[in-house]
Amino acid sequence: MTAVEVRDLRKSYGANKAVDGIDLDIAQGEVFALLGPNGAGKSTTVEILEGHRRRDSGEVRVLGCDPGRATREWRSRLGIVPQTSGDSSELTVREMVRHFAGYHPEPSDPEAVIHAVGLSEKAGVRLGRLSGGQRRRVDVALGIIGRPELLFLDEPTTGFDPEARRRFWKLIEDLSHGGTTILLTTHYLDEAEALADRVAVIARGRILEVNTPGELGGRSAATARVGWLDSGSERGVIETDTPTQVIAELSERFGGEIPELTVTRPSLEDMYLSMIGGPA
Ligand SMILES: Nc1ncnc2c1ncn2[C@@H]1O[C@H](COP(=O)(O)OP(=O)(O)OP(=O)(O)O)[C@@H](O)[C@H]1O
Repeated sequence: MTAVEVRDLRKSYGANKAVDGIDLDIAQGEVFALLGPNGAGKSTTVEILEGHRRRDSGEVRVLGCDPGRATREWRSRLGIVPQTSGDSSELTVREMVRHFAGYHPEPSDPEAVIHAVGLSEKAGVRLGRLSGGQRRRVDVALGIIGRPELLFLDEPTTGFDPEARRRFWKLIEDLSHGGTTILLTTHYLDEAEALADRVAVIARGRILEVNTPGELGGRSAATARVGWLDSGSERGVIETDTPTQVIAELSERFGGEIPELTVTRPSLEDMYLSMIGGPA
């Protein structure tokens, strides 16, 4: 089943075409990432899908319903982690998560969710006393407490330390294995690569390509760079479509191990930057 279906979506702010004819199909259970530079139209698109912003035109179906005619029952099937976190509050982490659990018909256990986002030790601390990254983890907890069928994550790991990001990735993997559909926007290409089944690159309100992270921009077929330490301290580099053969030849030349051998292909970030016309 399709969780999200979008046809020719358009939204302008005055003369600014923020979303300029977008088509999207996201399957149930898929992790899908929207990538694009600042101002590309990602948040506008996501907010329309969440029912938080009106579209000018186009067809949109989210979990079978038009978000422009959202009902309470439909909203309770979504989880939302918006780009900016809510106000600081006098409530503690535990009180806040329990409070949000009360909005949902079948919430998860608040303690389990607090543990899953790595805040067990801070459960009794007021939100205003948390660091930025800890506050962001509360946002994630509030997004998943209702066991959503579809989870929207708008730049979820901004401010996370590396350990918290890895923990978050594991949480997303677990949710995905449990059947949750996830729509993620992120500026971290390693995050998209680690989590997403497919990514869409958006620029100036249009989709440039939808593909798997490994295939984006013809990445899997891109030329490889074989590097090694040559005699003395010179580094040798060969660009080739047949790296295995090059390595076999080098190995013969060195009589076994090739010093400081590396084989690289363009990263997802390289592909992304060349698509949006950024630094090569
Ligand atoms: N409420 C608004 N009123 C007027 N213009 C807006 C509004 N919200 C967004 N825009 C404009 O629409 C365009 C798309 O913005 P949007 O927030 O969707 O981009 P984004 O891809 O999410 O960017 P970022 O990566 O910075 O979050 C931008 O040019 C922005 O200035």
